[in-house]
Amino acid sequence: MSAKPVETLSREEAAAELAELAAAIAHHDRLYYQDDEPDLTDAEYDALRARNQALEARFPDLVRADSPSARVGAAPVEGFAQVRHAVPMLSLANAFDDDEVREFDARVRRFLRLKDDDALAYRAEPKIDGLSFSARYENGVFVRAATRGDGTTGEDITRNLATLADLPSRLNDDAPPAVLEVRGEVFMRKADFARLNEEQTARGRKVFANPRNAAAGSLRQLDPAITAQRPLSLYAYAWGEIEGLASPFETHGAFLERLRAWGFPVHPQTQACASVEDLIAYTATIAAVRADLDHDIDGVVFKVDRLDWQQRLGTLSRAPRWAIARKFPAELATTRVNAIRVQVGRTGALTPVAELEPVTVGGVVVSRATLHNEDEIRRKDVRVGDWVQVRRAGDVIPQVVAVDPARRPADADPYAFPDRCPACDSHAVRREGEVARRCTGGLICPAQAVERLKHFVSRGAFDVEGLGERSLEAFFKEGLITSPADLFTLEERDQAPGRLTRLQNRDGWGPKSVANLFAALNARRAGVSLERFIYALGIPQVGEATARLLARHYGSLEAWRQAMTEAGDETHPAFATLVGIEGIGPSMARDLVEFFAEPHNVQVLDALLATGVRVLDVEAPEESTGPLAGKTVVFTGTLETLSRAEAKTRAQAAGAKVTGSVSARTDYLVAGADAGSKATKAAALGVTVLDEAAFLELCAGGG
Ligand SMILES: NC(=O)c1ccc[n+]([C@@H]2O[C@H](COP(=O)([O-])OP(=O)(O)OC[C@H]3O[C@@H](n4cnc5c(N)ncnc54)[C@H](O)[C@@H]3O)[C@@H](O)[C@H]2O)c1
Ligand SMILES: [Zn+2]
Repeated sequence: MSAKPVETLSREEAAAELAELAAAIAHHDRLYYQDDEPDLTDAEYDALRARNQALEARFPDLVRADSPSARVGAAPVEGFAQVRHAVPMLSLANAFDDDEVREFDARVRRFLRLKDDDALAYRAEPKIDGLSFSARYENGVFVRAATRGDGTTGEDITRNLATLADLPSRLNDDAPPAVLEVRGEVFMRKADFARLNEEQTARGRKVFANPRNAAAGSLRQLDPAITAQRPLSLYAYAWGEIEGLASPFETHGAFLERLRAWGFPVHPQTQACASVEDLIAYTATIAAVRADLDHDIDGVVFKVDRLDWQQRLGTLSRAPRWAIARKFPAELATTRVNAIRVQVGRTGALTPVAELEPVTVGGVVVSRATLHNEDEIRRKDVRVGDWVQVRRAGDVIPQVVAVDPARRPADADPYAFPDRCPACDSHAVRREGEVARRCTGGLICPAQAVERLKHFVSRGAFDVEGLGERSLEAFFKEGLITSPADLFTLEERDQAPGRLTRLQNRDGWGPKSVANLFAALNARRAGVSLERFIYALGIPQVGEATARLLARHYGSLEAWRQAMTEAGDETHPAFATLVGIEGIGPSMARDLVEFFAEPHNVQVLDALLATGVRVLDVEAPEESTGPLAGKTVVFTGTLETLSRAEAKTRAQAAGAKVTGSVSARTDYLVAGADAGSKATKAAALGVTVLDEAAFLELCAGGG
């Protein structure tokens, strides 16, 4: 964009630039709201909007019909059913410094014709960096949810939002209003975000750039089962349509109290402010604790507390007049890359890490930042010696945002990603469709072995308390524990007569901590659930949720193991059954099969069982009931009345398994308009093909 001062622009120049800005902002809105993958920082985006506003202020008659200043968000994405908001969901006006907050206060006072000594009270709230939702309750029961979309029409996310534990399915109210729309923000806590990204990395999947994108990408899923697996939280802060409220509230503060009583989480840091000076003090307080909050915020929001005054102030096209967002600068800092180091994870994935000249980012000293993977390094062209911008995304893993090419040393060479494992020197290769390069050293790779042991004892796996990462690393180095089985022979070896160095004599250990560790191990040996056991094996792509699916489906270790071995032959029915499990795709199935095809893995497993570890059977393996119980259904083409997500949910509610591809084990193919190759394949295999009406009839128990 032109950097010319607005005052010096001719009308023609201004008109051309306004056209460019409208197109650019619309483009970035689509990336941000529809794809959940912005390629500008928020500050860069805000600069575009500020420029647009300045131009429109100087040339009011050039304001375009498609001006960004009158628009909110972006239209709903295809694939989601659409929901029209009875009351529009708006954006907020911005203030970037305290003076702009004072101007806001002065505007409100003028509008309301308040005298200088008249009180004007506000409610201040943190501005949660997530995405907004609207949840509708009818007679106290949750019935529908939508995203903001373009403010008028949003995406139907009813089933997605229903998976959040934070969302009450019923209002806690004896006399609930006939209609209540509660609005708020869905977000991901920093620790949850870090864990999700670790899991994504372990599975060779794409990592999210920040908690906001992760939250948006997780909530806006056509398949609510994916949302259910993602750690999302919410805070409520506003309402839409309300009808039949038994006792009305008169201030925003009172409304927040009511939200709490109904069962919604409300941000604990909201605060009553008696004056504009209180707002400014609140800004400073929240800015100071920002880095310590367990979730990202991008500012604070101030709302006129009296609702009758809110009513009088009303709304502009894009935002209410009675509220303002005081934005914080991004938590960014500039520093130098001293080195790029490659770490090896449990599944052998190579993760590049930038070693930085220590720098303070949002109050925390950062000396390392993740570079994610090979492609990311290349895309940003990060080199040793470069000056880079670092951002804290969910505290735990800072990341390199961009390189400053102007400050690049002349001798900085492009970074060459290693094709050998830094820990064991085995070849590191990239499988098709994966972002991570992986060490092929498997069992000889010490880095993987240690990471696998850490995983084995971790919380979702064997959950062995009293064995920290440091100790485990030391034990591994000394050869005391090199495989999971060694954990369960540790006590015997340690207590063996004549042993010179006992555990309890080591630094940091004593009789008590050693006894606790042995007790924890013995408790696990006596009985561990099948899902924990499967997860503990650390098979690529098999996280806790997948392990649970497998455990529920197969019920016992013997049954699962036999099936995985048989499935090694892809023509064996066991393979079709495996990929037929909802949530297990062909690539995951192949990882499972490969694990069992590797003799070393089988040895590790047998050695573990030989130490007496007892794997408990699943008590009541899932048995489906309903008109489609035991049937496998595949969908193809565009259905007439149902979205794909809803069709799938209906089929499952009727007891069916829904899979993605047609095989000999498919019972029904439900075909909508433009059914393609799946219909051809179904015909060839003699699979029954249904239209939508026939499918619905079957679900209802007819047919
Ligand atoms: N990087 C990019 O390319 C890009 C593109 C589009 C938008 N954005 C970001 O989004 C902003 C514009 O988005 P916007 O229209 O959602 O406006 P906004 O984020 O400035 O403010 C409105 C939103 O704030 C949220 N919010 C959080 N806490 C709240 C609270 N306590 N009370 C009320 N609302 C609260 C709501 O979701 C509401 O819709 C930009 O300023 C930029 O930061 C970035
Ligand atoms: Zn290796």
